[in-house]
Amino acid sequence: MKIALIAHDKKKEDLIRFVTAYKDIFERHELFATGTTGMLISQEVSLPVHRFKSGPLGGDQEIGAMIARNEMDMVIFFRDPLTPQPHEPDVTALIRLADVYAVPLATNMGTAEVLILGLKNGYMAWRDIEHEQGGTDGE
Ligand SMILES: O=C(CO)COP(=O)(O)O
Repeated sequence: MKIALIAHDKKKEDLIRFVTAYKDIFERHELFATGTTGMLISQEVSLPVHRFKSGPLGGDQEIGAMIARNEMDMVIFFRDPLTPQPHEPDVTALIRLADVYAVPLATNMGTAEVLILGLKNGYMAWRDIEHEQGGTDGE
């Protein structure tokens, strides 16, 4: 599965701890991330990550484009709900696209935990079936 990992600055430490705790699961999947988040994951958790631009420079939109092409299976996005972001419209757009294409997206650690354990226990198999069938292209 292709998994996007994103964290706003005040949530980056939480995401690193989360990815470290579930490294055995994450290492079996293909990881993508916004720029700084991806750099930290590769440095601190030693997992390979495809890095996009930093969020404020378009990284959320790059991940959104993958969702629109049915190329992203899950998004874990530790948002900071207490700090205004200059690229708030991009954040909203990413979450919207996940809803358009029914891609599982967690915006906090509690939900992320459920998603990642669901992934481990095979509850994401429907994504494989969808890929085999050519996916939903939203038309
Ligand atoms: O701002 C972000 C998501 O909206 C995250 O970007 P960085 O991972 O580059 O800090």
